Order: sequence, then C-alpha cells, then structure tokens
Amino acid sequence: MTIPRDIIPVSNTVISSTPSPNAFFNAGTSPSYGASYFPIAPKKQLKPFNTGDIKILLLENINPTARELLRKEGYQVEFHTSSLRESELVEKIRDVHVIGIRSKTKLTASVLDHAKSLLAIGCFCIGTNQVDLKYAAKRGVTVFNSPFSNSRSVAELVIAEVIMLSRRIGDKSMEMHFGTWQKVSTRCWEIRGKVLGIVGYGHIGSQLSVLAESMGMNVLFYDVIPLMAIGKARQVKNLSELLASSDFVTLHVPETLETRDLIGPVELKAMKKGSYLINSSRGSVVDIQALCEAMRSGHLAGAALDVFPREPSANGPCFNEDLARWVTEVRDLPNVILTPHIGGSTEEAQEAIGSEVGGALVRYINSGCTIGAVNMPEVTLRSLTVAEESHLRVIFIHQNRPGVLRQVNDILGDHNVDKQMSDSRGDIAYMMADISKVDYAEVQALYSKLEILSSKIMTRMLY
Ligand SMILES: NC(=O)C1=CN([C@@H]2O[C@H](COP(=O)(O)OP(=O)(O)OC[C@H]3O[C@@H](n4cnc5c(N)ncnc54)[C@H](O)[C@@H]3O)[C@@H](O)[C@H]2O)C=CC1
Ligand SMILES: O=C(O)C(=O)COP(=O)(O)O
Repeated sequence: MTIPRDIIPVSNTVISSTPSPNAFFNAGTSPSYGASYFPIAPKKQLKPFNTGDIKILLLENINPTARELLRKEGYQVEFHTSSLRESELVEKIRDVHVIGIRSKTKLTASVLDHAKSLLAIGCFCIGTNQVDLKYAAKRGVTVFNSPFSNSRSVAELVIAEVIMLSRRIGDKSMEMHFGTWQKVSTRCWEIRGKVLGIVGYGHIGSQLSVLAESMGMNVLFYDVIPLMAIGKARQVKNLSELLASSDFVTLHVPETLETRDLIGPVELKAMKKGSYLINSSRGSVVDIQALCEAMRSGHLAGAALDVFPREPSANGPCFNEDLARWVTEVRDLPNVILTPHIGGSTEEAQEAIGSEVGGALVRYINSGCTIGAVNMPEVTLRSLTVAEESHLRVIFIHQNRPGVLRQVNDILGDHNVDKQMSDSRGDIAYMMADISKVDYAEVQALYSKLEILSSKIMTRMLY
C-alpha cells in the first residue's frame, strides 16, 4: 500500500520566517529558565505534503481574507461566487481536500460519498445544519464553523426590523418609490416600552437583548436551557408564555428536528393580536403558509423574514413561483419585510469569518489540530520545534472502541512517544502522537500498519 499523495511527507522541516508570538509555549520551554538553560528553538512547521498538491474548493463567495490566507499557504484554491448544482458539486468535490461553503450548499451523505480525498469542511458561517455532521465524522472529515463572528450583524438587522415594522417603513418606502405620498400615523408605534420576546438566547439572542434594552424595550426570552439573563431581561418557562406576552417575537434557534415548524398555526394564534414576527434563524423554523394566513387574517401586524424554507442558490431575479408556491403569497403581504438571507452579510462579519475559519483549516491541514471542530473531539498538541528534526506526528481517526490505543501504541512502540493525546466524541475517536527518531524511510511502513487496523477511519502523517 502506498501513502496517498496528500500525506506524503516531502520536506522535512520548514522554519517559519516570522517567529511565532507564542514561541515559548510552542517550544514547550518556560521563558523563566532563560535561554542558556533551555535554548528556545523556533517552531517547526510540519509539512504533511507538498502544499501545492492540496486542493481547496471555495463556494458561495467566501470572503477574500480566507482566499488569500489559503493561497499564501501554497494550496490550490478554486473559487466560485455561488453554490453549485448537485450534479456539478459531486464532480467538483471528488478530488478536493477541503471544501469551504456558507449556508446554501448541502453536504449530504450522498454528496460526501463522492469525495475521495476530503480532509475537512469549512462552514464560513454559524449554522452547520447544511452538513451531515455525523456522516462526515464517520468518514474522518472534520468540520469547522465560525460560532459568533456574524452574531452582532444579525442582532443589528433585527433591531432595524423592529423599528421598520413598527413604523411600517417597508410599505412607506415602496409607496414613495411608486410615486405615492401617504402621510399617516395610524398603526405606527414607538418601540420604547414594548416587549421583545427572544426565542433562543444564544450568541445572537443575548446580543440582541442588550441592544433592545438600550433602546427602552423590555426583554423576555425562552430557551431550552436555563441561562443567565443579561440586564433586566427575564427568562420565561415556556414558549406559550413568551408568545402571549410579546409585542415582537424574534427567532434565534438552530435548525434541528425540534425547531422544525416551531412556529406553526397554534403558536401564531397564541401570539398577541397586532404583534410582529421576525425570523432570521432558518426557514424551516416557521410554517410559512400558516404565517401568510395569520397576516391575511390581520392577527399579526407585520413580519420580517430573512430566511425561507427554500432559497435560491445564486443571485438573480429568482424569488418567484418557480422557487416555491408560497413566494407569490409572501410577496403580496403588506408590512412584511423580505431580505435575501443577509443577516450575517456585513463586511466586518465576513472578514472575521474568513480569517477564523481559514485559520482553523490551515491549522488542521498543517498540524492536525481540531480545536473549534464541530463534529470531532477537540485535540491539539504543542508544536514541534526545529530541534525535533526527525519527529513524526501521527494522526489516527478511528472507531471509538476498546483496545484500539493499545494496538496503535504497539505499532508506534519502537519509538519514543514524546507526547500523545486522544479524545472521543460518540463513536469517533481522534488520536494524535509525536514520536521521535523516525527515519524518513520508516514512515511508509508505520502508515501501512495503521491503515490495516479494522478500527481505522483515517490515518495522516505529518513529518
Ligand atoms: N440570517 C442569517 O444570516 C444568520 C442566521 N443564523 C442562524 O441563527 C441561529 C442561532 O445562532 P446563534 O445565536 O449563534 O446560536 P447559538 O447556538 O449561540 O444559540 C442558539 C440558542 O437556541 C437555543 N435553542 C435550541 N433549541 C431550542 C428550542 N427548541 N427552543 C428554544 N431555544 C432553543 C439553544 O439552547 C441556544 O441557546 C444559527 O443556528 C443559524 O441558523 C446565524 C447567523 C446568521
Ligand atoms: O451564519 C449563518 O448561519 C448564516 O445563516 C449566514 O449564512 P451565509 O453565510 O450568509 O450564507
């Protein structure tokens, strides 16, 4: 058996041109001993492969920060501004090592089955519902996201929408664009003193809570876990209590089986007459037909939707009945603000996400570090130094069952295991070890021995 091309160690050591700011930590040497005791060797950058062989596919207009970061590493980066049709996606994913996506691209088990060399997936967004995380882990594919870089942008959009709905600004602006001057104050309100009900008090919900209170609103929230309320906000016991007490209900839950149609006919009826609904979480959280009914009956006074049960894969004049039957109904509703999933679309958020997820991918490819992974145990080892010239870093992703580590250590046993870390998450375990005094010629043999273990999911060797 030969080592796949992407993990063939081609160069022994490459010294970083700029010293790492945490060189002391990485070198594993305490600065307090002084250089004469333990000379501080520069960090060794592991090179698992010829970096030029690493292929990265970036879809959905991922920010240039990420593209530049990945290109600087020497990887081959293919960039697309939109997501791809499934037939094109399965072709493109076949031989890439990393795929970068946002919220549109669905990486289902059947799509992932076409990926023959995939090491990692970067979700350049918060949500990871578009990826079959379990199946990816089963295939040894590590998934990263950006858990909070766009939270503030979403919270700011929601604040804007609360005011816009309250003053019917969407409709007023539309009338003016069509030449109508219609000055009225009926059914227009201040937001001061009104109740904002937040469903899901995580990164976005809690940030929104602070902004809303600073504008004089009273905040209630409902979450499935007990959470510390910020400021004067108050957690309520159940969703019904929140719906019955709020002037504005805003949704900030992830897409899960439990949140599917979380707001349906019953919940809409339970909302106060004349209240408003805002959804910038996922389209599946609201039963859109029921929402149209609640708007048409006059029970709700308005709604703002940033996400939809079905969304176009690219920009263009495609928000019409070809996308879904409900589109025409939604477009016809008064005081309903429609935005094309732009909650996290700000320059600040996209740049931060680009460097966060891009950085996590580089660390994973070059050193095996899984910190920040959403479907793998989080494992890291301090960096090797250039002094540790003939060290080999072994990464073994395997099924989590008794006896595997004993088998692995038997294989590595002729070498000193300088450091080792292993952790598991459900059925999957991730082991990383640095072993010393390994001849380049031995790497192939060690690799082959690990590859034939029945528990093996993926073996990587960094030298
Ligand atoms: N429109 C857009 O552009 C964006 C949309 N999002 C969406 O917003 C969602 C929330 O984002 P974050 O606040 O960062 O997530 P988070 O994980 O920080 O918070 C989610 C909260 O929802 C709670 N929760 C889960 N299930 C619940 C249920 N059934 N009922 C009540 N609470 C429940 C959780 O306990 C958690 O506190 C993301 O999962 C994503 O789908 C995120 C960013 C941008
Ligand atoms: O971060 C998220 O979960 C979002 O929904 C934002 O998605 P986007 O990056 O705009 O496709």
